[in-house]
Amino acid sequence: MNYMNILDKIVLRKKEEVADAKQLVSIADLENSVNFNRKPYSFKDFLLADDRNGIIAEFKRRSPSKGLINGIADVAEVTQAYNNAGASALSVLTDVDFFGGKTDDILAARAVNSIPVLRKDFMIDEYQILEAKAWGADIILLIAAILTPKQINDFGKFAKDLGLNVLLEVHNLEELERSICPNLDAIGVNNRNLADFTVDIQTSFDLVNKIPNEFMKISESAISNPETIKQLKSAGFNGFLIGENFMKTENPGEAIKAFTKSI
Ligand SMILES: O=P(O)(O)OC[C@@H](O)[C@@H](O)c1c[nH]c2ccccc12
Repeated sequence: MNYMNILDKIVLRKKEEVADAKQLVSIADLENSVNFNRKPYSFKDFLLADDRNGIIAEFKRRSPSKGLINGIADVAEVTQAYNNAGASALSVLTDVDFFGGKTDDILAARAVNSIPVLRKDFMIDEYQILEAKAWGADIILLIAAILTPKQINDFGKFAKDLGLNVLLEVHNLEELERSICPNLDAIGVNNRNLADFTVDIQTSFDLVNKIPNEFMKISESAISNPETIKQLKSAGFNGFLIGENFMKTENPGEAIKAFTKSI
């Protein structure tokens, strides 16, 4: 079969990217970097904090579904504005080829913020988890659609042993049921189907009660209306991952400020 969906393409390229990175930076180098021994923030504490609003605000320059979203925004400036607006955490895309990320983006966000930072990427190798720790991230993402249950369990354990928080992303009930394991802190329902880019916020409402209450519950993608946050909250969600709605504007910091006034 010739047809390959975008997720397959991303993973194929990711394997090359990780192989190249391993050539350039050894595991010993990662373990010796300044941020490696810092104690990550608790994702849960910041999601539940009274003075934080549950938003996980994302820095995203481009995406395969939307193309260029913002080519000029500065990562330190925007993440600080997100933080000042009361975001519970920051999500920083580090995928280079499909999302326009730079590995330095995590370092830059880390240097100027004292709230959790999520390394947003397609994790397929323990090496990437060590990178996340070395760059100063607090949370890693595991995407059920590209990992076996065993990989999710093993990567989750590896990350938790490093003190990192683990966010599992699912898109349907089958992924949720097969992927759930104890080595997770939060479960995110992606309203966007990464294989074909269709979005439907109903996915979150359909799955929220299937997520065991021991995990933080996050709704991800396609959120553009403060009313939606209220509905997701009353349905049981603790966190709301929002990128494009802020990044597509000229001033993402102002956009989040205006948005949070009405939630
Ligand atoms: O820009 P949006 O529609 O607000 O979505 C943010 C975030 O949920 C989305 O970027 C995302 C969710 N899961 C991912 C996995 C990889 C890359 C990106 C993503």
